[in-house]
Amino acid sequence: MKKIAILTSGGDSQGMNTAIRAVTKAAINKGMEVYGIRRGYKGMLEDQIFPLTLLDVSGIADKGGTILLSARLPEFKDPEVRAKAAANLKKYGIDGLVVIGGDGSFHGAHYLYEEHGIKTIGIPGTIDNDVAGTDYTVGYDTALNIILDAISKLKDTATSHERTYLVEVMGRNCGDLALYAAIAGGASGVMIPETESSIDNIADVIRKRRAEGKLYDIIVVAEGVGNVMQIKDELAKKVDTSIRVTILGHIQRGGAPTAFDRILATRLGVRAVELIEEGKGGLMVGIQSEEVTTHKLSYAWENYSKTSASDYAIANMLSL
Ligand SMILES: Nc1ncnc2c1ncn2[C@@H]1O[C@H](COP(=O)(O)OP(=O)(O)O)[C@@H](O)[C@H]1O
Ligand SMILES: O=P(O)(O)OC[C@H]1O[C@](O)(COP(=O)(O)O)[C@@H](O)[C@@H]1O
Ligand SMILES: [Mg+2]
Repeated sequence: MKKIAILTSGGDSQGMNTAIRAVTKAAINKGMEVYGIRRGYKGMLEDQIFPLTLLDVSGIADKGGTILLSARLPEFKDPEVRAKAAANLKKYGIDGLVVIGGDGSFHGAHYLYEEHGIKTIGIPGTIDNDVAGTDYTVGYDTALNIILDAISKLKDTATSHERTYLVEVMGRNCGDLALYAAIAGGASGVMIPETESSIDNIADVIRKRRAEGKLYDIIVVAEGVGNVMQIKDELAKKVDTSIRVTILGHIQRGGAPTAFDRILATRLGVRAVELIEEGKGGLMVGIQSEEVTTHKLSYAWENYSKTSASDYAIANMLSL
């Protein structure tokens, strides 16, 4: 009988629980024995490994966070640390490992396969959408919708006080959350790390908007661009509107996953189990043009080059 384990690693994202449920149910359905690992690679190293049952994953498809808990273990970059963690899995006779996490977690899964032959399959789970080989990561859609809800609320108060709001959103070095929140939220400007932004341009747009009689401005700033307070100070030198900063922070990582994220997590979870059943490892699953696809884990970072130049142009064109 095949034995597989599941862990969640890095920043949690909405839909991780949905993926855990899908993997567990699919694997049990195929006659596999399933183990959960608490606290990501840290728990793998510290032997926090336990049998996962159908009851454990019952009723969690709509819950944010991760029942397996998540952690970051920088020491996992050390091959000796990985060897100790891999030995723990082998102790239980576990040969397949589903890693739900982002680009960092996929590095760890890649090395476990290359160095120790553990059949790792990565499911992209991060709000950042910074993984190549998938159009969307699990959690991104939910985080995007949280940002849109926040922008709507900020528009109300911004209008009442005729203010300019700088809204900082997460994403590490990826501007997807900011760019698509700006487009869907009808923002007056966006700053992303992939494209050089000019405060002068933003100031220009604000002045034009005000000249047209518009009463508010919402500028979405990706965290990867830099310090939003400094951006505020620079902007304040160029416009005479009252400026406020809202940093959305970890609110973006919580709450119930959207239908999109639940369906995505479920499809990817089931495919991950099928791949292990086929004896495959060192792979990631993703969604590309509506189809579930597989790539080598290293594809996730080696091919990462989301430029989104045309969508950036659209966001700017509609900012006035
Ligand atoms: N280069 C690497 N080699 C091995 N393990 C890594 C590497 N980078 C990250 N990891 C592991 O993956 C964990 C999660 O990575 P992180 O970048 O924080 O989140 P995410 O997986 O969501 O991108 C790290 O704490 C570490 O344990
Ligand atoms: O939760 P922390 O440690 O404050 O980390 C915040 C970071 O985690 C994220 O929410 C998710 O990033 P990862 O998926 O790479 O862990 C980033 O958007 C953000 O920069
Ligand atoms: Mg990441």
